[in-house]
Amino acid sequence: MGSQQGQARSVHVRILDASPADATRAATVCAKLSADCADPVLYSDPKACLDALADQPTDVLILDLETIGGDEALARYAVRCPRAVIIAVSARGSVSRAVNAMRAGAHDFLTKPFSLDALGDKVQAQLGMRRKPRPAPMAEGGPADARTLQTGTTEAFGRFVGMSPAMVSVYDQIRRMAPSGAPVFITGESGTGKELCAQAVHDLSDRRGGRFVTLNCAAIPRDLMESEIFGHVRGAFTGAVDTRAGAAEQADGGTLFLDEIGEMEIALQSKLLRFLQTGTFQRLGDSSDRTVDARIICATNRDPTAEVAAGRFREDLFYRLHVLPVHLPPLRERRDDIMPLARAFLARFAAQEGRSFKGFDADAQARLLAYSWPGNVRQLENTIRQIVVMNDGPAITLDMLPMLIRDGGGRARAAADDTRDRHRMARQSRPFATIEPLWAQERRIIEDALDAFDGNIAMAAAALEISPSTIYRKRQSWSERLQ
Ligand SMILES: Nc1ncnc2c1ncn2[C@@H]1O[C@H](COP(=O)(O)OP(=O)(O)OP(=O)(O)O)[C@@H](O)[C@H]1O
Repeated sequence: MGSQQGQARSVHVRILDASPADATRAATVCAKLSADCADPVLYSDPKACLDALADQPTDVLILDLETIGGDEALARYAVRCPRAVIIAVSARGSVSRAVNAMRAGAHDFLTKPFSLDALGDKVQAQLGMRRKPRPAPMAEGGPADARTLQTGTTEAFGRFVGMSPAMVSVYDQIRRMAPSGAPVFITGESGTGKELCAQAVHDLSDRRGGRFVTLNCAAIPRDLMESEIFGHVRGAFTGAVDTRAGAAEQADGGTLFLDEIGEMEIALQSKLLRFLQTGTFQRLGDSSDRTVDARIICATNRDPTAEVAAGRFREDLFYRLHVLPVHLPPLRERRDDIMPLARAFLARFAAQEGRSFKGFDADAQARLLAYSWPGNVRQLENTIRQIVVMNDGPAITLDMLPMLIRDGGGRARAAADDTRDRHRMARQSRPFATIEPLWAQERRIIEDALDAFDGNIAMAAAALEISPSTIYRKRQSWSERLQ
């Protein structure tokens, strides 16, 4: 069909449509392609098509949305052929359907019955535009995002914003890791997007129909951690008033994301290891083994090899988990991403808060670019939100920036030095008995920082130059001390 001599390479076309008549109509369009076109392969069975996409070349994929089970299912196909032109067709065409299909990874959309010319023109146009691979599709809270399509000016990958070389490499790794069932080990400073990364791996995997269950090992008191992961039976401990499934069971068929895994205590690490080795576990207080099929993704903002060397993390567990490692670089090492992120947050929060902000003036932009962002993307996100709530546009100006950022941290440091000097002076005249214990001083300092950032732990941690998990841990130790 439509073969033309002298073309460099065949164009591989696959068409999935439960209606043989419609599939054949779509196939005839290939005759119109100017490129050499291998005979299109027609499928009526979604599984056969998915299998072929996994290991055979595909340049054009025409998918009938009714056959694949709706626009949400489209991402599973898009993931398997990230370089193919995908045209979604549907007898139930509507604007929202078209938008959803594009979000899920389609390049274009046609309502049935379509004219052969219309389909031919769309395929032709898309093939012409396809000069370089586009990132795999994902969406806000789900698969695929229209912003990642073939515009050539993309600044985003799914819910991620930023196309710095370091992040493009991360997106590539996510795309490759997603279809595997192996554990993913995410490292990176607080606020660099580790949870976003875990969610992206889940969304692009075959497990996306299952649940994505997150457990933050730093935020849960240590004595409750085991029951949070593995569940408990009624009466297993004081307060266990009923039987409850844990996160592992909830993630059956899906993904279990263990955030801040470095905070898990050694005894529980052994139980997690057993679970990884055998797929079985017991609810707390129960003696029967249970089996689940959950993919494990974990994240830490610590250096895992240093934790192993220090004996705080079991080496055998580390090697079980550290199968597919991915590192998220801090924002200060990918400054190209700062303004695209800032603009994306500004657009989102201005719309949410009903403000007329349109952009940043040159001075504000220069400061944002120069600042070191110790709290990474989360700190940038919270900063823009705070500015939008407290001011109005059209432009974010230098005076709207928090002092910490306006002065590059210099004046804030000077204020800290000044406080320290004043304390030193006061100390000389204080009797011994009035000296505040270290833990109480620490508590005051941390609570002051939390107040300054409206209780936002990540921002307070960034300003104090400690990790958020330190704040969680300290809080737990204060409450134990005061009990
Ligand atoms: N590249 C990005 N594009 C858009 N938003 C991002 C990006 N990276 C992070 N964010 C946003 O920043 C915030 C922090 O991200 P996330 O929770 O994934 O970080 P984290 O590394 O898991 O942090 P922590 O270690 O403190 O748990 C979230 O609101 C997330 O949506």
